[in-house]
Amino acid sequence: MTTYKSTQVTARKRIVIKLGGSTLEQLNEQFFKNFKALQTDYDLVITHGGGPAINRALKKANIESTTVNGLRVTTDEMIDIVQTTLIGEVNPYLVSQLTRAGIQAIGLNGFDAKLLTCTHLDEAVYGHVGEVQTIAHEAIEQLLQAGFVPVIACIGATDNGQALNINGDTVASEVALAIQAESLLLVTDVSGIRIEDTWQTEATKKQIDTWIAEGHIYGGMIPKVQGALDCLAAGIPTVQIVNDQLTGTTIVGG
Ligand SMILES: Nc1ncnc2c1ncn2[C@@H]1O[C@H](COP(=O)(O)OP(=O)(O)O)[C@@H](O)[C@H]1O
Ligand SMILES: CC(=O)N[C@@H](CCC(=O)OP(=O)(O)O)C(=O)O
Repeated sequence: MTTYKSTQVTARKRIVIKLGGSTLEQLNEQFFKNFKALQTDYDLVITHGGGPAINRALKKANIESTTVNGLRVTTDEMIDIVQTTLIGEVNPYLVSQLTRAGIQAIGLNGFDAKLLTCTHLDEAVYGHVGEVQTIAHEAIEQLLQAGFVPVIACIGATDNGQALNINGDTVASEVALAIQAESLLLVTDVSGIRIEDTWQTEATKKQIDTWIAEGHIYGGMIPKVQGALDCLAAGIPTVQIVNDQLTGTTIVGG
């Protein structure tokens, strides 16, 4: 987890909203209403994934992929497809949805203004998966001041221009920390964390660690809870895993 110096002196409070791939393909009118209501009091930054779109593109190319700890192992032949799908397809789709709803959205990815500078997380295990080293948070802050809603795709770049695949939840939590957000909302296709048929309204680190160890939290929920816990530990006041109506699980201390 990267640390950043405070630049937030007179700025409005900020919320980072991460839209999971499954959610962003079916945003409804109520979501945009909720979004605009939040804009009254907060500056909003969107980060997004695109797992389902990547899966479709890989299938079309007859490429099978595997995950380790909820992260897609991204081979040489896959990284171009991942990059093209997230930057060329998912990001403009989302920007256009937001724009049509009257939101002044601007699409970005890790290459723009050196937004997400990365190194390989562990090339032997994950291939071209990035670990965030720096975030150009000033660029995000300037766009917010100019009235834009930055919409950030989860593609990072190494210093020598290699694109790296980063999990969308990880980008969201890193961005939230970099801009010292008041709140991080991880919007997904379920109403937060469910354990043995019970939706959890709150969850602590201790509970989450147990649930992961026992296999109640698995797959794509793992980077979500890990990012959420990192943000909470680093002082982001509110961290939630929610559905598209923004209700779900609040991650709490203890
Ligand atoms: N304990 C859990 N509670 C709820 N969902 C879970 C849990 N463990 C794993 N999941 C899975 O995590 C998924 C959300 O992660 P993911 O598919 O990566 O979403 P997104 O595309 O929004 O990032 C859920 O749809 C569910 O299948
Ligand atoms: C490294 C890694 O796992 N990257 C993700 C990036 C997309 C993502 O995170 O999409 P969701 O938000 O829909 O899960 C992937 O390749 O699927």
